[in-house]
Amino acid sequence: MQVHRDLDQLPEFRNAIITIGTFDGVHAGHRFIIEQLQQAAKECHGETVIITFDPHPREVLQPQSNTLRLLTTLPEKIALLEKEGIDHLVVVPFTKAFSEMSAISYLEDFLIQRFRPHTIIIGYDHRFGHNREGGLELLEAEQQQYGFQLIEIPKQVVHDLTVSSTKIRNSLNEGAVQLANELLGYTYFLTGTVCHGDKMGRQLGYPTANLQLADSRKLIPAEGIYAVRASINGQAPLPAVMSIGNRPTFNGTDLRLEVHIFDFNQDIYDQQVTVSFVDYIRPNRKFEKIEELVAQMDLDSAKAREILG
Ligand SMILES: Cc1cc2nc3c(=O)[nH]c(=O)nc-3n(C[C@H](O)[C@H](O)[C@H](O)COP(=O)(O)O)c2cc1C
Ligand SMILES: Nc1ncnc2c1ncn2[C@@H]1O[C@H](COP(=O)(O)OP(=O)(O)O)[C@@H](O)[C@H]1O
Repeated sequence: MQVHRDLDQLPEFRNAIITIGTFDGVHAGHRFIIEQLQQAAKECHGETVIITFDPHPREVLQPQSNTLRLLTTLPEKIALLEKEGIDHLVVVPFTKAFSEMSAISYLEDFLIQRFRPHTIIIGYDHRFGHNREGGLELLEAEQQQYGFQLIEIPKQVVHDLTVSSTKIRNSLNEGAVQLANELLGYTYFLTGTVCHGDKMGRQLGYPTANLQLADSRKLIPAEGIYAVRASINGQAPLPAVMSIGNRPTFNGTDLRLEVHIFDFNQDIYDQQVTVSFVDYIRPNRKFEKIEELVAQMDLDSAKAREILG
């Protein structure tokens, strides 16, 4: 897959089959659209092109409501789309100026001129251009003049996609990772750099690698204890147990992402660790005695081992 970030450096596409969207999560619903792209491309020996925006339009247009949480960071999205076999991903740097382009200019100067689309696959309610003034009706009106085929994604499919994205976010926010994973079609994961904690873990017999996320917009699942698989620098995943929380037993205040890898004893500070969430075990608790916490960690580990098989 070729990734393009400079609109002035785009190649000449061969029978481009294009679609536009955020594709956050690249979940099972998105893969339905991707299949349509690939089918259309096959029929005309064309190339599949996904146009996406970074940052997310909402971040640029409503910077004050900073509530957006991503299922996938841009590098994660790129990796997932690559796996799907997409030919081109165009990451449009979304700016205020870009958002102020009129709908007709967006269509003619951006979509038509830059992509010369053979086919545009678009949601029935897709809006574009300044104040979202353009839509399917404008595409339909210009279709003949520019000779592109228009494939409309019907209301039901768009609705299902939105419901699915919302369900995945809500499930992760509630710790229901199994449901989220089912809807994603893969195991939800996040990647962080191992940083220093309070050096308490080793004393408890449970060294835990503290993860620092590269992108603060990444959605962190609900606080609690999870059975996970941890991959260090992209190596084979290892069974592990994870705690997300502020360590109430120690009156901690900040949210920590900590992973204890089973049967493992290496210094992995500054390494990249990717954690995949397999199942939720329990919520975080405040323990009166440290021994009680350790006894509970023993139970959590046994449970996680059992889940991970
Ligand atoms: C399996 C597991 C379960 C945990 N459960 C709790 C908990 O219920 N309550 C709590 O306060 N901390 C919990 N923790 C977090 C520990 O308090 C934390 O890992 C420990 O303080 C070590 O922190 P450090 O890495 O900063 O030294 C848990 C950690 C693990 C690995
Ligand atoms: N089984 C393990 N799982 C996770 N980290 C481990 C493990 N064994 C050794 N380590 C190392 O120990 C560190 C965690 O020890 P800990 O005492 O909890 O220190 P910190 O508070 O800095 O996280 C990790 O960052 C890693 O470098």
